[in-house]
Amino acid sequence: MNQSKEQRILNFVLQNAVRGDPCSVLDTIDKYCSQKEWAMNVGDEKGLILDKTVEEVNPSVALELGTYCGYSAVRIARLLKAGAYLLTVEFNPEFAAIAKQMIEFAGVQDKVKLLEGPSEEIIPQLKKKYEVDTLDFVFLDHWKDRYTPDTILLQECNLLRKGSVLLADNIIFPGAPEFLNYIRNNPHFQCTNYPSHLEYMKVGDAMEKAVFLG
Ligand SMILES: O=C(NCCCCc1cc2ccncc2s1)c1cc(-c2ccc(F)cc2)cc(O)c1O
Ligand SMILES: [Mg+2]
Repeated sequence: MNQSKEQRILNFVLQNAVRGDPCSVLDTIDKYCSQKEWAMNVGDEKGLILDKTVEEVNPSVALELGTYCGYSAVRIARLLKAGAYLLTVEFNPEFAAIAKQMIEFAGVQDKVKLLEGPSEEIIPQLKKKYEVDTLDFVFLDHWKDRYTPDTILLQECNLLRKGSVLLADNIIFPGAPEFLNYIRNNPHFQCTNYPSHLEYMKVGDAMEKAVFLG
């Protein structure tokens, strides 16, 4: 049975990156996906916007929706302070298995909890089953038509507090027009747009930051 693209990305990391060095894992994935096979990691350019936002928020508890191969989970976890952690949600079991190995190779496994399942099932479990009080930071990078319903669900489950920061990928490409309309017209959120490019391509993309005002 020939390998998946995601398995090829992981193997390239296992053979070329430095175990326990998150930056070398990120650089190696970016090298593979820009030179050999494109993949939907947030990438190096939008990754810098993610880095700056995580450093600014300095979250104790972070949530990521859409783990994929674990690139952004490693990217976020490497910046977390002692005792802080990231919950990352992936519904595709193959992707989750790859991400688990990627996260462990990078050495950030103690800061990352990988949850398998659809976001609409996991989000309502965060308080009781995963002992979350509120979320300081949420990275939305899953199905673009789930950004709005899941943002509503986070509010309904009282998982956001005044100052919680949402950062959404792919605002332009593939695009999340319904989310953009929802969040920019919602008086409970203060939005900022960060123009960039689609990972590894010259195509325009953007990220949207939305601060919950309570
Ligand atoms: O679909 C994208 N990302 C979501 C994958 C869906 C994974 C999910 C995770 C999860 C967890 C929990 N519940 C439900 C779900 S669904 C995505 C696609 C492109 C792209 C860009 C140009 C193309 F030509 C083709 C694709 C670029 C990106 O940066 C992306 O993030
Ligand atoms: Mg994305």
